[in-house]
Amino acid sequence: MAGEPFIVSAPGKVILFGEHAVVYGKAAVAASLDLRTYMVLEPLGTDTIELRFPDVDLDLALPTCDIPLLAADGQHPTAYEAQFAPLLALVPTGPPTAALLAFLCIYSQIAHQHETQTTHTSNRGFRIVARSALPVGAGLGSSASFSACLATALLKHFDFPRLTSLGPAGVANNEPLALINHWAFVAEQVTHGQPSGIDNAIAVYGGAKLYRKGQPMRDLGGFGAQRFLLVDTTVPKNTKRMVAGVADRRQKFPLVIDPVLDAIDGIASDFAQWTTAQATSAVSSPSGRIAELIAFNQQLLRLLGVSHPSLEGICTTAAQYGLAAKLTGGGGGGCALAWVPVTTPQQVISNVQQALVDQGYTCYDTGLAGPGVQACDDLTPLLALATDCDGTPSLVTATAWDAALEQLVTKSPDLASTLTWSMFKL
Ligand SMILES: Nc1ncnc2c1ncn2[C@@H]1O[C@H](COP(=O)(O)OP(=O)(O)OP(=O)(O)O)[C@@H](O)[C@H]1O
Ligand SMILES: C[C@@](O)(CCO)CC(=O)[O-]
Repeated sequence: MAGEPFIVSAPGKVILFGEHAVVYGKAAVAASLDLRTYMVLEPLGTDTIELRFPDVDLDLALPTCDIPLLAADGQHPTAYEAQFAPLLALVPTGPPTAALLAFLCIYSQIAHQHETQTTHTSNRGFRIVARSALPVGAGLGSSASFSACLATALLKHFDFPRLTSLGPAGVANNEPLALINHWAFVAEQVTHGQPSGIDNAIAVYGGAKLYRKGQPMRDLGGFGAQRFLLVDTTVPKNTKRMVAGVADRRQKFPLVIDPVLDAIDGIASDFAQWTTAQATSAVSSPSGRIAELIAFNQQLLRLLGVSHPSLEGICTTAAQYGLAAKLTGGGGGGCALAWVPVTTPQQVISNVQQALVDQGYTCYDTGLAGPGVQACDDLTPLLALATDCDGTPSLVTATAWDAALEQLVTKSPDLASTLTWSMFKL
């Protein structure tokens, strides 16, 4: 088991085309964001697990003996809720409960596996501190990046390469990212019920991808050069409820909704085809085409019942400045994206941003298609930030990690770049 603190990080995501339809096996296009969640795991040498997730107001210490360990049996996390009920009752319902259940589900199964293969079972306590540069609950994949960090940190802590059967059948131990993705998906199920797996796949693998459930992802290399304005309505949304709403509508009107889902598949596939052709210089820039595809997709999402007046308002404002926009993620609130063609003058971008801010929205202008999960064992630069509130350098207090991560997320990526990240490897 690892003895030194380490940090892991994972990106959020933006879905360009195909949200909701992807749940039904349709194609979707998504990319990682430069906004990331960061998580420090510090072994404590005691039998206590401390969880500090300030973004969701969770600060909890649990004796390891209070956490039941469970054999991995592939069940949906809701099947374990009853066993964890006494622990879940310790925190307020909502985001803190969801974050705690995500942790408990994967910790209990990974630690169980570890215990069956080692004689050393005492002093396995640790502290986990997480902070995210992503807005939580806004449609930019904060839950997936949090889930990917949890999975990576726990597998790394429990020395997963030496364990034999941590993943589902068919996932070999020499595929660390597949293993991380498996557990990130389990954690994701806590928040999203029956997710398609696109959010956690992007958080784990990074890049820009054409995703279809159950199939290998296709890399969309040229996508990283695209520019989007991400606009947070700040209207709270609930992706699980939105997904359930689409399922209800589809059950009631299958002859209407199934063709809508097929049309969305067509939009994602058309974009992927043109992007690939453009990358091989077979066609000139399809900028008009992308704008049309974005407008089509938004109309179809409206038909699925997942838009919101604030999202429609953003689309209207963007259109006034000549930009195509659509909701991104679960909808019903959360975020919209406006696609910014490379030829757009900076003044237009500034003007549309200002107009949106004036309407009370928050804009994120962030890079795309960066790396997926990363890990770093040399925390010297982070430790330099890890000072107590009174400025005393400290390696071990939780508040010091809070402070260091706070700086990392608010001043990222400058500070993040001083850490020597590596894509997670055995
Ligand atoms: N920094 C964090 N610390 C702890 N928990 C987090 C953090 N970020 C996300 N979560 C977990 O993820 C949940 C938010 O997931 P939700 O699906 O509502 O939003 P999202 O992932 O930002 O949006 P979407 O899934 O639509 O892209 C929180 O309630 C919490 O359980
Ligand atoms: C709405 C949805 O398509 C995307 C959420 O980011 C749900 C999913 O794919 O799991």
